[in-house]
Formats: sequence, C-alpha cells, structure tokens
Amino acid sequence: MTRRPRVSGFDYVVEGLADHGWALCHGFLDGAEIEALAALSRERRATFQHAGIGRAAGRALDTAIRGDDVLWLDEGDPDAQALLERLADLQATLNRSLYLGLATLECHFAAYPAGAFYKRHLDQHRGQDTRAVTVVLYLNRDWLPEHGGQLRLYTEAGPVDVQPQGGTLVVFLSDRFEHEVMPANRERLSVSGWFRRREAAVL
Ligand SMILES: O=C(O)CCC(=O)C(=O)O
Ligand SMILES: [Fe+2]
Repeated sequence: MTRRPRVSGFDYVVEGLADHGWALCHGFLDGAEIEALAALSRERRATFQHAGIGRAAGRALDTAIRGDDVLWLDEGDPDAQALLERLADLQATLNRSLYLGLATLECHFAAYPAGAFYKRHLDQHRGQDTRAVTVVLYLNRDWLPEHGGQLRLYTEAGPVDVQPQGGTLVVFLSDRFEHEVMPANRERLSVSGWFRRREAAVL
C-alpha cells in the first residue's frame, strides 16, 4: 500500500477530495480571523452588488435563482491576507498531493439576506471554463440548524447538508457536484472562491 505524503493541516481535505470529490475543513481559520473577516464583510456591505447569473438575465430572474449580494476580493487586499495566505497553502497542498494544476484563485464575499437562496446549480459550465475546485468559507458565528441556510451538496451518495457555521470551509470539485443554498432566516455571510486551471491553449 502506498501512503500519501503528510500534508500540513489539510490531510482530511486531500483525502476527501481524492476519495469522493468533496471535503469539509472545520477551523480553516481561527476564531479571531473569522471575526475579523466577518467585520470586514459588514464594513463593506454597502458596496456589495446583487449577484447576476448572466448578462441576458434581468434582475427579477436573477433573484428567482440567486438572492445573494457579492463583493469580489482583490488578491492584494491587505485586510484579507490571512484568508488569502491560507487559501494559497491549500492550493499548494492540493497541487502537490493531487496534481490538480490549480493556477489562480478568484473569490468574493457573499451575503445572503434573510430569505435569500441560490437554486441548484453547477459552478462550472461544462467544458466552458476552467473552474476546477470550489471553496466556501462561512463567517457567521453561532449558526444553528434552525437558522436554515444549509449548503445542500448533491453527491453520488445522496444530498449532504453543510451547516454554514463560522470557520467551516467546504471544498469540492466544481464540475462534479450540483448544489444549492437553502433560505435562511438571518443574514448569512461567506467567502466563495474558485481555483482555476490555466486556460487551455487555443489550437
Ligand atoms: O454559500 C454557499 O454555501 C455556496 C455558494 C455557491 O454555490 C456559489 O457561490 O456558487
Ligand atoms: Fe455554487
């Protein structure tokens, strides 16, 4: 039996991705770091834009599919360095352990007002983009099941509900799992990110 090389802190993520394509990491950042990110998200909340699903879709249609507001993060953002460094560690680990060839990261804050949801979807439009791995980090402290807002991941073994509890990171292969965000009865804060492979060369 061959053993995978030991990886720092992300063993479960590597194993989960290798074995079934998705994984959870509790305590991806420590409590103080999560609080600081939640505070940053709230501080910038007024500059979030309603998330669109495509250029042709009007706002009413958008809201019937997804109701979150987003703010893209700049990789040089000095206030998000703890997050970005930890994600860079994860990227390096996945490349080293699973040869995923992840080249870039794009990520945004998301805020789902009470009642908002995101209908079942796939993050990668098959064959059309290079999103390889989705990551979502939750920022609400003290999230309870009765608040709703679960991420429902449609796995081969059936749906799995992830509680959007502050500090939890969910990681999954972008082209493999449809998923949806269930409505919550309180504001739900997160950071969503996508690791991309390099664009395929145009032949
Ligand atoms: O916030 C989540 O749990 C998932 C968000 C999502 O599916 C997305 O932004 O594509
Ligand atoms: Fe998604």
